[in-house]
This record gives sequence, structure tokens and C-alpha cells, in this order.
Amino acid sequence: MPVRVMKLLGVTHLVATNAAGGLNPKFEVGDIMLVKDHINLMGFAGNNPLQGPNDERFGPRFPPMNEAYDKTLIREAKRIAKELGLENIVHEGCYTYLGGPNFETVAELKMLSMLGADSVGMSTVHEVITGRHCDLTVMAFSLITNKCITAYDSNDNPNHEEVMDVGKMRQDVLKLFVQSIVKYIKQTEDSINP
Ligand SMILES: O=P(O)(O)O[C@@H]1C[C@H](O)[C@@H](CO)O1
Ligand SMILES: Nc1nc2[nH]cnc2c(=O)[nH]1
Repeated sequence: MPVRVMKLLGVTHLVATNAAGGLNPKFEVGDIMLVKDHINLMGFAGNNPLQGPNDERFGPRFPPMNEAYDKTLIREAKRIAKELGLENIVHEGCYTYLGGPNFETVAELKMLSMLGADSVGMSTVHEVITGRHCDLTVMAFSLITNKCITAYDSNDNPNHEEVMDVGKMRQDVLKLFVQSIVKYIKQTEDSINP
């Protein structure tokens, strides 16, 4: 619903962010993952934000989702990351989510890894689907706040405090990153519609 309100207010771009567990073993805590695709696991279970009668004022009944994440914005976000000296912590990958609020079991994470997910969270996909349905240009990124635990002999536990702490630790960098992306979008829009 907020996404559609944004659309009605004239918003053209959606930059979605989330805190997520890093499933890709190359990701470190504090890294940023630009989302290039998602797996709508909740959609597999029949939970989709576009369920119910379609409101044609917003978009078509059967919208494509193969190009949900704007390639130009991903490319520019990488360029910006380089300019800001963040290239070593910025990656690209596939996001998936479960409904939460519990963190995942080891078996669930092993399955998600086999499916091709690089980060796991509890949000974003519904907003992205709703945004693409009403033709917003979308980008998203995950802040990797913890490493997903895929071994039974690990003594670590994911916890919300760690998620919040890593978010705070990275807040200045993330603010700068988002500001730079928004600045790029504004400049591009201004050059199209002076
Ligand atoms: O950014 P989101 O809201 O997806 O963050 C995830 C989901 C929970 O709010 C939190 C759990 O620690 O991380
Ligand atoms: N589902 C899920 N959400 C998260 N948010 C931050 N870390 C995680 C995680 O490991 N799993």
C-alpha cells in the first residue's frame, strides 16, 4: 500500500533496503549486496501482494518480473561504490526472504543456498513486486548483518541485537551511498525532463 501511495504522489523510483543474513560465503558482516534478482518464496506458498482483483489503474494482471531490478541503477550503484571507495564491500546477488520472525534453521539455509540465494531476509520482495507492477524503476540492496549459519556444529546464533548493531555501525556509509544514488537518479531525471 505505501508503494502505491508513493506512485500516486508521483514517485518514479524505489530504492529498497534491508538487513539480511549473508548466505554467500564470500560475504562478510557489514558488506552490501546489490540485489540483482529475488526468489519470492512466500509467493510459492500463495502469498503475493498482487493477489485479489487486479486494479488496472496501477498495472496489468500478469506483470513480468524477470527484469525487476533496474540494470542501469545496478551499474551506476557499482560506479558510485567505487567512487566512494566501497568496491571491496559491495557485491551483487540474489535475495530471498521468509516471513519470519524467527531466523532460519540450518536445513532451511542449506536449501536456500542450493536454490541460488546469496542473502536472506524478511522483507523487500512484496514492495518490489508492487513497485514493478505500477512501473516504478526499482533497485534494492541488503546490508549483510550476520553470516547465515549452515553448520550444525556452530556455536553462533543470529540475533536481532547484532542486526541492529551492524546497521548502526554502517549507518554513515549507507547514508552516503543512498544519497549518491538518489543524486544520480535526480540528475538523470532532470536531464530527461528539464
Ligand atoms: O530490513 P528488514 O526489516 O528486512 O530486516 C530484517 C527483518 C527484521 O526486521 C530484522 C531481524 O533482525 O532484520
Ligand atoms: N530471515 C533473516 N532475516 C535477517 N535479517 C537480518 N539477518 C537475517 C537472517 O539471517 N535471516
